[in-house]
Amino acid sequence: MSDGVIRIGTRASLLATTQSRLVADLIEKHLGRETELVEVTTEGDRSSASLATIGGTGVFVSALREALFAGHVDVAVHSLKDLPTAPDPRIELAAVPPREDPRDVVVARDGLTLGELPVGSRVGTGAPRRAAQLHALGLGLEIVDIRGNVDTRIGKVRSGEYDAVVLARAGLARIGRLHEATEVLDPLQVLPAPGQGALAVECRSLDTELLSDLAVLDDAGTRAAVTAERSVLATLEGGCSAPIGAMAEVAEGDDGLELWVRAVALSPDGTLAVRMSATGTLQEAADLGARLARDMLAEGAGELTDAPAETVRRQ
Ligand SMILES: NCc1[nH]cc(CCC(=O)O)c1CC(=O)O
Repeated sequence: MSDGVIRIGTRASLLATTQSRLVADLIEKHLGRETELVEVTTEGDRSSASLATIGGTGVFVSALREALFAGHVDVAVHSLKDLPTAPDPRIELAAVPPREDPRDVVVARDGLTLGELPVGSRVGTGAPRRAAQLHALGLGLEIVDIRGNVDTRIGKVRSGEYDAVVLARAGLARIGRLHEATEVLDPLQVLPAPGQGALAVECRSLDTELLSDLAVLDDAGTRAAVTAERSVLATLEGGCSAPIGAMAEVAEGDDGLELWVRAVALSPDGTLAVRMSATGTLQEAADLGARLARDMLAEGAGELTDAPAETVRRQ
């Protein structure tokens, strides 16, 4: 099978197939192997129920992993931010290709920015992380739950149902609709989800030959950044259930490359927040993220509820 067609499992949405096509092209270019996309329908695509009720973002991932276990596909491509933090010993994160800009963007009516929208404007997002940070901006926006693919969400602005929606810049860029964004959100105010803008290329742990072949697709800087971000998330998840944002970047330091990580944990209504940052080497990415998260827990990130508490900083 080592010279046969590599079957790549993908969700069926335009964004997912575009991302999987990108990985297929990388595989064909760097491994000189033929590829084939195999569409897998996930519970997250079938249901329009809120993500929380059908099991969180993991629902997008599990059907693709099942297809891997069953041998229907050889590789699965996910948006990295949709991966659960708990590792599965049967699965290996074979490669993390260079990421897109991880920031969030606004698509608002009439070309407006968030600050230009009148008080009471309806802004759609299904992500508690985005909702809390939007509340924290103090602009008096009404945050409304929204589901559906990127096209559906933008459609709700065009139809007038919402005044704006907040989306991942990477998603818009990949499907060629970045021109619809009316504002790029500053990470100092709105931090993206851990892993946002990056792709996860997974294969079976036992498929050692393919696993080592796929390593050429890996980008060391992106790998270090998402490792730190997911380590923040995993460590905080043990101690709090608050919405969390995190973003790491590689920068040139005095002694070579440095990794910068910023993170936020907020109460759902955005009135309380713990924001912190840390810097270290690329090699210590996982430790750096875990240390940052522990510092945040020490600052009260574990007690972020909507009721103001003495122990946490007010915003
Ligand atoms: N939660 C859904 C999801 N998963 C990945 C992306 C976009 C691509 C990415 O962030 O890598 C999106 C849509 C969005 O958040 O706007």
